[in-house]
Amino acid sequence: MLMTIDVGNTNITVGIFDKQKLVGNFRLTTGMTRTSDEFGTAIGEILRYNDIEKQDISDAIIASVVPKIMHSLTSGIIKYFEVHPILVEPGVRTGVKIITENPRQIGADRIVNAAGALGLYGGPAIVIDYGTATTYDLVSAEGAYVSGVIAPGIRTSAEALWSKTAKLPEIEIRKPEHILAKETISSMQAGLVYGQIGQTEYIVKHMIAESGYEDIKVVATGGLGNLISKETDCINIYDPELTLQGLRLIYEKEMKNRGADR
Ligand SMILES: Nc1ncnc2c1ncn2[C@@H]1O[C@H](COP(=O)(O)OP(=O)(O)OP(=O)(O)O)[C@@H](O)[C@H]1O
Ligand SMILES: CC(C)(CO)[C@@H](O)C(=O)NCCC(=O)O
Ligand SMILES: [K+]
Repeated sequence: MLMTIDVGNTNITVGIFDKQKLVGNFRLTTGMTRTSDEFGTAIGEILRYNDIEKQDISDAIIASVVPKIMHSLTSGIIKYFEVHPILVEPGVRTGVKIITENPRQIGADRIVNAAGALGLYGGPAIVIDYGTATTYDLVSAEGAYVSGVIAPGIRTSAEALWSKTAKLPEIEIRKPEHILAKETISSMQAGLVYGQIGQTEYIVKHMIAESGYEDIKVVATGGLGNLISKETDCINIYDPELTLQGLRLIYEKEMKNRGADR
């Protein structure tokens, strides 16, 4: 089985694939400092709890936007699973042609999302990832990564709100019953959720207008993407597996290429 790992700024998401099917999906907190042994055993533990033995893992691929944990993570995977993970970095043939000013600067997660959207749904597409940041990426009809928008994630905005103020409490992020809120918590929920819905609709509208595409798919992923997708017609597809599926597709492409190179 293939292990796919998406290292984000908040969560490390681990996917286990049996061929094209995602059979396991687990999360670790990114913020915690871990040694290679801690990574290896933590992931091994979670897998075992889900009846997956470490010998079942034959391959691994990692995309990370948090460089500082990569040494321990990859060492842990090598030591405990005895596989050498492929890292999504310049040189890996992702199938996505990047036509921005500085291709190396784009987060690996966004390239993986683009690969996932192209492989599963086809271009042109706008991919929205509601993570620590909310990212909007434009993929052309020809399969190129053209441009992207980066905004604060909903939870990031929420945390700024309650940590920068004396009287605003930490709250659950959900849509309040009414936008005409009558107490603090619902007022904050209204601002955060309606704000994100409005941002999504406005940014998508302008990206589509500037791109010139008349027919374009909008695909969303990420934890809070479900909440936002339900509230707006501008998102066509919500796919919580998009990043992990994108990693699988890149893995398959890369293995095919390596085979062809030999
Ligand atoms: N139902 C929920 N209620 C409140 N917060 C949530 C919920 N689901 C996800 N979140 C939070 O929303 C943020 C985005 O979630 P998601 O899991 O997609 O991204 P992430 O993997 O944490 O982001 P990254 O990939 O940047 O690490 C995270 O900070 C997560 O803790
Ligand atoms: C924007 C985030 C934080 C989203 O995870 C990540 O993709 C990242 O750190 N990117 C680097 C900058 C860029 O993508 O242009
Ligand atoms: K993640």
